[in-house]
Amino acid sequence: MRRRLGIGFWLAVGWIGVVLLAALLADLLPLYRYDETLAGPPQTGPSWEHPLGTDGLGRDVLSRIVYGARVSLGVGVGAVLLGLLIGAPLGILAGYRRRAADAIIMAVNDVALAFPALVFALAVVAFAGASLRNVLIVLAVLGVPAWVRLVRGATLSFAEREFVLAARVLGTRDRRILWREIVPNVAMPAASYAFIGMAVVVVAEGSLAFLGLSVQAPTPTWGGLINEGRTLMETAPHVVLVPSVVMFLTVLSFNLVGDRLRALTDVRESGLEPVRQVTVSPMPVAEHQVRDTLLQAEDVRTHFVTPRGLVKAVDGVSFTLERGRTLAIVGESGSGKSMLIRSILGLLPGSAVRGGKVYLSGEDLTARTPAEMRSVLGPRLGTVFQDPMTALNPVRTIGTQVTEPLRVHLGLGRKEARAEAVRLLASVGIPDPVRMLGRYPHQLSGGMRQRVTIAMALSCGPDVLFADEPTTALDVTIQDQVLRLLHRLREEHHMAVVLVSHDLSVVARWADEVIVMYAGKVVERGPAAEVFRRPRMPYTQALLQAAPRLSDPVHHRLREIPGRPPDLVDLPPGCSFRPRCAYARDRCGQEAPPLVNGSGHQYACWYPRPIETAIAEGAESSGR
Ligand SMILES: Nc1ncnc2c1ncn2[C@@H]1O[C@H](COP(=O)(O)OP(=O)(O)OP(=O)(O)O)[C@@H](O)[C@H]1O
Repeated sequence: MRRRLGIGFWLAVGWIGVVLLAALLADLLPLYRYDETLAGPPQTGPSWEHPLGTDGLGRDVLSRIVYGARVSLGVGVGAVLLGLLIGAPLGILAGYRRRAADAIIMAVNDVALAFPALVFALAVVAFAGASLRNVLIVLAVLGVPAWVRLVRGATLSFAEREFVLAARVLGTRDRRILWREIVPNVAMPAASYAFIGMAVVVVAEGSLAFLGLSVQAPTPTWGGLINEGRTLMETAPHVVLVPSVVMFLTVLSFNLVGDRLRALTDVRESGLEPVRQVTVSPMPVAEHQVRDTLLQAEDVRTHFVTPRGLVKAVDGVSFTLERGRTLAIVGESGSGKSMLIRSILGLLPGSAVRGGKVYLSGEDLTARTPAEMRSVLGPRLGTVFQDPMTALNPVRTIGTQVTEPLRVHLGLGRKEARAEAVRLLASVGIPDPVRMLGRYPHQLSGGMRQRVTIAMALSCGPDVLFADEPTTALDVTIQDQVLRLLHRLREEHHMAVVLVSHDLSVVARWADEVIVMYAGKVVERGPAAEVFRRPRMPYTQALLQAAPRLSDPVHHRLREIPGRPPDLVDLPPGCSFRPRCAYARDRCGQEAPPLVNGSGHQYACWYPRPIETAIAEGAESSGR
């Protein structure tokens, strides 16, 4: 930490500390009174008696600077705290609630920001009177719009992180998410801005004092001292230079500390979409039969209305899943895998429109309100995300994060939750789980972090575990361990697993059933062994050929799927895969192929690959 912050940071902290202490303890220090006109010649330079000399009236400059710091720093700290107190809640409200609250707060804020600040301050102080209280209030109010903007921005960015989505998936309430997940993370950028804000306020107060519009004489303030010394510039330059240098160093230090703190909070973006729970299902639902299975998705659709047109990210996906089985959802990036999962969980970006039905043990989840979904997310549906670093809150210990769902959902006490957390961490293969409780996510390796998120997802004993690309962010050697662990846990907990992946070699080994997605639609589905042994749709074949296999020689070149995934706003007519398909004929460009039964599974293709030429690889490398 020390090396990352740099020596400049510590020097700046030291300087601020010295000035602050001197201001606080001024009455205890062996100083002359700041307003005491001393015997002897005025305007003398530094001497033993007066280390920084005396001013035009023969008063001790050191004493006036120290007492001046009380006003300058007092206004700086006070105005920043007051601005923060008003601006931060508004910023959090705008960033988290969005929609109407955001629109109103930001519209007022933009108007406030358009005001010329110093002119406004001058006018108010000139009108209301130049006193410490008035200057502090005016500078605090002027700082509020900047606070609102900063806190809103930070809230927006953290509200989109996976650990917030993870908290939602665990059914955590909004207020708790705000306090436990978002506020601690917004605190760091806010602290950084507080220092920069203090620098701004110290300069602003100095400017007002320079114009004679701050605290009145004889109480010293740095800006006032500079103003008083102006006329002595030629005869006694120290009277103006010393307070100028002190003010310069203080402002520089505040900026430096603020800037280094900001650099510390510069964590990488998750790239996730903002998450909002969707309650309504405005799209019509096709006729279907509710089955007696654990999880049933019926004609699930997720559409986005964008300025470019309608994006059908998920377009009519249906499946059923039984306890003790693993369903793999595979497809290239952008094929709609994650949106399908989020639709099922009812956690979609605010701009999404959801259609279709999802049943858990025959109960319609799409009919539930977000509040009602909370009792399902966590206890019945668990989720593991792609990147364990963004799925865990960086400022909270592993212990707090693992025990939270246990306390919220299972109502366990502190001690019981801790004991259960230790048991859970041990069950996912974490060595020394007791010590692990006190650690922070950044102290763990990627594989260990993913084990922690798996432990959290399992904490309330879910019926279905969703694992969205759970190994993509991990080292190849760790990937297999994590998948093996998921498989073992599925057996132990007798749950169902939905495994999302773009890597067919991953799912070939661990899935019972597979759904292949392309442009939001299912293009091939069936028992995994069957689909991998005899893929009929050219896209599935291409995916299989693009997947690395353990048996490949070292310099084996993978065959890329030709062309690019389609633009979902402007899908080609007929089969969406046609422009990239080597076997396409006229009919493929005219009619979209339906899912048909054949060779033990379903595929959507007018000219499926003959069974003999289908690639008999993939599942063969399986060896659980
Ligand atoms: N907020 C949004 N507005 C418009 N389109 C969106 C939005 N979010 C996602 N999409 C589109 O939905 C499609 C499906 O996205 P999704 O994240 O489900 O893909 P994926 O198959 O999970 O890909 P990946 O493996 O990269 O995560 C993408 O093409 C994406 O462009």
